[in-house]
Amino acid sequence: MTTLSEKILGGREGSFVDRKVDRAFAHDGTGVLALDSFRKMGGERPENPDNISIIYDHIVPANNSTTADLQHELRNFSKDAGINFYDVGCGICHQVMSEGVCRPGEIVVGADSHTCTLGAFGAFATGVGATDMAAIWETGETWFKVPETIQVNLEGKLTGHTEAKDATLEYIRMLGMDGASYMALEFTGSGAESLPMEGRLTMSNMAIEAGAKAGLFYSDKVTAEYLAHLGIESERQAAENPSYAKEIDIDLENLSPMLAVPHRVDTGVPVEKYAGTALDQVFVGTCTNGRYEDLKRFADIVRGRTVKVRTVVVPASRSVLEKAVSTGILLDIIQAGCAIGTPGCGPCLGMHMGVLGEGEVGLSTANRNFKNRMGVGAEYYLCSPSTAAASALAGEIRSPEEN
Ligand SMILES: CC(C)[C@H](C(=O)O)[C@@H](O)C(=O)O
Ligand code: SF4
Repeated sequence: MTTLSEKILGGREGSFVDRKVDRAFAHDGTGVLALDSFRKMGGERPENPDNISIIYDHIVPANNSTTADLQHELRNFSKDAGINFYDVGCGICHQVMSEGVCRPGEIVVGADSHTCTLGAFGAFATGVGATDMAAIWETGETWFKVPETIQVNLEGKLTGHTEAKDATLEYIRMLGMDGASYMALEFTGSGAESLPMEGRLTMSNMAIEAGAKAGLFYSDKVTAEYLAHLGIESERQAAENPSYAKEIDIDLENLSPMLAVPHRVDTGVPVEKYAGTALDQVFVGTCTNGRYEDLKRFADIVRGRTVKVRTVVVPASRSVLEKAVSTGILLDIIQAGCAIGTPGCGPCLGMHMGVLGEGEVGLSTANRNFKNRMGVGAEYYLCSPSTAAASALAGEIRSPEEN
């Protein structure tokens, strides 16, 4: 009667446990705040620098002198402290961690809310604040309240142009944006097993959008094969008769491409409902959908054609970019008329590189469409890379099934 979170955290749900963390990471935004807190606590050198990473992704390359100065200071600290440091261009923290750093069964904390992404490996991965991160640098450990778990049971297989993102928007619609507050999600069933790692990463990534602390898949054959490619051996995890607080079921076979409409993530509707909505910008990327397979699905639709609306494509990491170059899909994307950004968060947070103007309408493969996030007075719809591609070609929202 043990959920995966109980097993990894080593305590019954509802209990409080102190645990050493296996991996801790922060980025150029929260790392600066964590460093400030660390110094205020009197910290000098982190307890276990080998387990700590700083990954520059949010505003890269730096957009002005203030950002540059802060990045300069944190870069120097990281190097002096012997922390694993990933500079401008390496990619989004969650993606970098998924490319051979994080392993099944680990306890992972990140100073970013989408740290739940790494639950795709069967790790307990959760976001913490910058002050908590500073204390973790100092002591190498932290406390957790072991969460209750909601089972998200997936059956069947995705068909046509329907993707893991569509299933993600569906489970968030079903749970609501605070439906899983302080709980964990476990993705189970034949549908979960059928998903490749990239799809699992997309589904775990957005667990926080339903308020969940973590979103876990059991590590299985798919996980083992993915990690074996990176030279990592991994253990399989088996369900131990877990008892769930709630269960929801999704039949992947009957899903169709989905959109979340402004300004909430839990507003999932079939794309057709908003077909024809004129767009000012399409954005493909982020820790949700900036992986190679996402770019590939986008390229497969736009190849040999021209987008009708400005379209920004940002690979989630350097290895994604490298693969997109070596397989030729990046050329297809460029020749279709898209702009390419440095691997990182890109316009996701509305800080640089593709902010929308007032009254403009955007379509994005990101995970959040909150009011004013990606441009003051702008509207954002969320979708999958295939929907982004069909819509970019049409200049308006369009289902990839109609392309
Ligand atoms: C800037 C950072 C703290 C933030 C987060 O934690 O999620 C960002 O990555 C986001 O997506 O809104
Ligand atoms: S890509 Fe977007 S959601 Fe992901 S970490 Fe960066 S800003 Fe946050």
